Amino acid sequence: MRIAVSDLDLRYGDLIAARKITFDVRPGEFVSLIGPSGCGKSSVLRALGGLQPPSGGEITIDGDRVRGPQPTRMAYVFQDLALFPWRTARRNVEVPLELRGVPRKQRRERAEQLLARVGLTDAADQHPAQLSGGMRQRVAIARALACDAGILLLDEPFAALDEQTRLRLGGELRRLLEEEGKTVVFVTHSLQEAAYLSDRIVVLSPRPATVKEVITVPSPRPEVGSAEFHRLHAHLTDLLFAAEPA
Ligand SMILES: Nc1ncnc2c1ncn2[C@@H]1O[C@H](COP(=O)(O)OP(=O)(O)OP(=O)(O)O)[C@@H](O)[C@H]1O
Repeated sequence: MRIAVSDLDLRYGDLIAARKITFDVRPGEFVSLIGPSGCGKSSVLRALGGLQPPSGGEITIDGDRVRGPQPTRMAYVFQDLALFPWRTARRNVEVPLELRGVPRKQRRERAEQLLARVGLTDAADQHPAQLSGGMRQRVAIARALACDAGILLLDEPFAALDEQTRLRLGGELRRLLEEEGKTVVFVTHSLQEAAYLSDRIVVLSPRPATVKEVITVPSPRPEVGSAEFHRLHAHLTDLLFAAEPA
């Protein structure tokens, strides 16, 4: 599914969170939004998900204007995951299936399949409190996949993890989503993560967010530690930390 954001303005009362944001996401693409803390990344993502009405401009998905949440087209993974603590991993993954009225037996089978996809077969009957941060992350991803939506909106899903685990889980997630043919918009403030995972990176300015540059990552994506990866990382650093024009 193709997402087109054009001249998007976002406001909270007098506060301008984003101004004239324009970018697109092609079907099957993994696009990251990066920018300084508080610049408006999550606000843009919420607008994509129909949770934040634009004050100007528009967002379309396959040509249809986004006017509210579209659970059959888009699934989210938020920073705080919002797993239900009283449900096991499997029962958490079953939530979107329950909401769609999928019968119990199919629900269970599909949830088990998805948990296997994220390497959690043995943890299906554990509750979130019994799982590590990385495992909880995987449950949230399996639950998002259970929505069967073509688009995944990910808001700093690995923020609570150490850098090494982030990169490892990120790489696994990326392969999984590629296999599932998902279109992904990923908010992060980790340049490493953006450089490692994305097809393209939308670099935002300090608030109000404006698009500073859209970077196309070379294909095949450079390996962490390679000279090309360092070049890309340095370019992102320059863009993010360059002095703003007066
Ligand atoms: N519901 C809201 N009401 C009022 N102001 C808000 C609301 N949500 C966000 N803001 C403000 O909008 C601006 C952008 O916030 P947003 O969360 O989109 O930034 P961000 O780039 O995702 O931040 P971070 O990287 O720290 O998570 C901030 O100044 C924030 O205080």
